[in-house]
Amino acid sequence: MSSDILKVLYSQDDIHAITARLGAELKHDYAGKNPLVVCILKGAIMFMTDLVREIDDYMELDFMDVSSYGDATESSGEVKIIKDLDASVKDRDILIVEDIVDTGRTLKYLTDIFKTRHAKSVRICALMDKPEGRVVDVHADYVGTTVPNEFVVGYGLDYAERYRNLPYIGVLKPEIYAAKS
Ligand SMILES: O=P(O)(O)OC[C@H]1O[C@H](OP(=O)(O)OP(=O)(O)O)[C@H](O)[C@@H]1O
Ligand code: HPA
Ligand SMILES: [Mg+2]
Repeated sequence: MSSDILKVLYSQDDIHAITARLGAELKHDYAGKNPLVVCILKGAIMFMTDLVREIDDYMELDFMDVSSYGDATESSGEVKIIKDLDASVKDRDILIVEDIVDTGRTLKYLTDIFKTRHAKSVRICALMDKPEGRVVDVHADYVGTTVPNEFVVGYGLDYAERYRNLPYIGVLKPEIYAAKS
């Protein structure tokens, strides 16, 4: 499986340095707030579990499963809720944890929903921001790193449901896409 990778963009050490930096910032900004930290499945699973272990303070965790990519590298444009939150967001400080902001559609959809549900505040923490992919106007309050306009996989991110279990983030060899089409 790792032989399908053309280049590694972020190693395990790089990712750890990012989660440690973001964790320190969030610990400071959310002190005393008991935020509801919302992991957006499936892509953000690895990032969320590493990030929250860098924050020594009270918080609640919840999970929402939304999807818009299916097996493709291009967003379908339609965001679907597959699993909603268990907790109520009303009057809570919500921290959305995402793996990547690409077109921005997923996060626009989620922030709009949480505001309609009367969250007290909604902020976004994204491991990666891909500004060149943006179709709708969304910005993440906390960003791990900015990535070039390439399809990235690993550390939770998939191509056709594969590669989520790679411990690093990289770019696939072109022949992997060719084999699928
Ligand atoms: O900014 P966008 O263009 O909306 O793209 C970002 C979203 O797309 C991916 O999820 P996907 O819908 O593929 O589901 P998954 O997390 O289960 O892989 C990724 O995990 C983000 O949630
Ligand atoms: N990789 C994997 N999933 C994604 C990406 C990406 O670059 N952008 C949006 N979803
Ligand atoms: Mg995906």
